[in-house]
Amino acid sequence: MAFTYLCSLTRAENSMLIREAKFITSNSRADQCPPATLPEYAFIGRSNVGKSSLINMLTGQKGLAKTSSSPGKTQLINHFLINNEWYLVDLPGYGYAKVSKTARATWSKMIGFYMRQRENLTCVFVLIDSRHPPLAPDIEFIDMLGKEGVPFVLVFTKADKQSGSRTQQNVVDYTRKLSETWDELPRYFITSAEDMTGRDEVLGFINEINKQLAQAPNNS
Ligand SMILES: Nc1nc2c(ncn2[C@@H]2O[C@H](COP(=O)(O)OP(=O)(O)OP(=O)(O)O)[C@@H](O)[C@H]2O)c(=O)[nH]1
Ligand SMILES: [Mg+2]
Repeated sequence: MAFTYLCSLTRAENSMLIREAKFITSNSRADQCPPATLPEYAFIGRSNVGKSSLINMLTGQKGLAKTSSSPGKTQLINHFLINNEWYLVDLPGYGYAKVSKTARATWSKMIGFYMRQRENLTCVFVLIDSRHPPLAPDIEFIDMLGKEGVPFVLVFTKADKQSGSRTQQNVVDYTRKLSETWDELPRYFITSAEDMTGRDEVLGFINEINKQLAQAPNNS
């Protein structure tokens, strides 16, 4: 898999990127999602890693996706339509011990179907808490995406909670761990929903892919 997307936008251009963000649907099945006609970017990761908060930070709307300090807040597949042009998708978390076994099994099945069946899924953002060393549920999930051929990038969240050097060390540890099984490492971003670190980079990345898709020959 190649991760060759470029980010060439300036800060001013990026700040114009989200003119409108609105909630569309919540549902438990990939086949009940909105029509698969627009590029779609999904946020996944362990419960409480900051998926919903990152969506709010990117869109600049604090209450758009529901957040909580307790893991297990997001329980369905949530679609948000951006500028009437593309979707952001908030998903339930995986692998958190404080979430019941039954809920974890249900969500895991739902997420698996969604990842495999959603034909307009353009890129998955796998969120990882930047404070933690490599964790088995994250590595297993990343390996699953690789095996299924789902394009993804990594996002190291909550960078405001520790020093930059500590975050960098954990990024290095993760990439080392992934290089045990991956020839090519995925692109990664470092973010904070608190101080908006990484907003321009993530939005620039999405914008660049959307531009490439719009210019693709079969997209007239
Ligand atoms: N300091 C800090 N706190 C954050 C950040 N992102 C999220 N949080 C906090 O972490 C907690 C979980 O955030 P959510 O966005 O609800 O996490 P989630 O991954 O959507 O969680 P589930 O829906 O339960 O899977 C909340 O208390 C947030 O305020 C961040 O970048 N910095
Ligand atoms: Mg959530």
